[in-house]
Amino acid sequence: MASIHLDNISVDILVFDASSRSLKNRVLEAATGGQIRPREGNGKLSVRAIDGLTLDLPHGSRLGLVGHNGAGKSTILRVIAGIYEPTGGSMRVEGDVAAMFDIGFGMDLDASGWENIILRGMLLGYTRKEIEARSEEIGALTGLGDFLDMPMRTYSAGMSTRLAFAVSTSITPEILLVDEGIGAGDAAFLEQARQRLNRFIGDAGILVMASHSEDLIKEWCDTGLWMEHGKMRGYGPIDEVLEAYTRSRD
Ligand SMILES: Nc1ncnc2c1ncn2[C@@H]1O[C@H](COP(=O)(O)OP(=O)(O)OP(=O)(O)O)[C@@H](O)[C@H]1O
Repeated sequence: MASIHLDNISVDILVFDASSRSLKNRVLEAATGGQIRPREGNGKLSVRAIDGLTLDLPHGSRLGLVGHNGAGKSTILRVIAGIYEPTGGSMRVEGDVAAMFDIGFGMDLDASGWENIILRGMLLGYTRKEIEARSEEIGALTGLGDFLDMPMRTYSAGMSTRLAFAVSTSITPEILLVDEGIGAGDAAFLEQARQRLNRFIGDAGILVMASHSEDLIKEWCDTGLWMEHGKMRGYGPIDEVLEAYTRSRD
């Protein structure tokens, strides 16, 4: 059984060079979201992207993360995925995690679509034999036809998404993390993706999804977590959380 337990988690993201232009960008970015904290004496700044978050998600949870830009939604997903390590608090995540963001991660642009199906599959935990046995079926799902023989650098963004999506949804994860923006593609693909995602999500033990689309969140989540400046502002049945969040923006 999958479970996620976050106990008073904080995530500080260090911004290294206080004089650089990118710092200014980060500060501007952070102005709507996390809290900027100067580090003593060394000219370094850190952004508190998550501030003391406690969350218990048992098997069967369908959690939707809402909040304005920079509120901390993606950071929560990255912490659960093990990409960011919390700087405070403790956590326990039980179950295989599949992250439906950075879905192009692990792709080799010089390799063909077929080769990338194998690469990406192995990254997701398939053995070479297992992914080879399924690659034909996955290749058909991409709808890319002869393009699968071409190097991936010849693909458009939508084509790459099709490929990554087809491989990613061919596993059955215990914990599924979805960040919005996976919908790059044409209408027919989106419809196919929707059906596939429905099954994929239905089979997962726990779903955590971040989105600015209320419709998407309502369709797939029963519980909502409203983040603001890295802190929990609201938590509960999805309709109530969305209503409170919407009211706060009026
Ligand atoms: N790599 C990073 N370097 C510096 N700051 C970061 C980094 N990643 C996130 N942050 C900061 O952490 C805070 C939380 O960001 P996060 O991406 O989690 O927000 P979000 O709610 O997902 O926003 P959005 O809805 O815009 O995607 C923001 O203030 C952001 O500037």
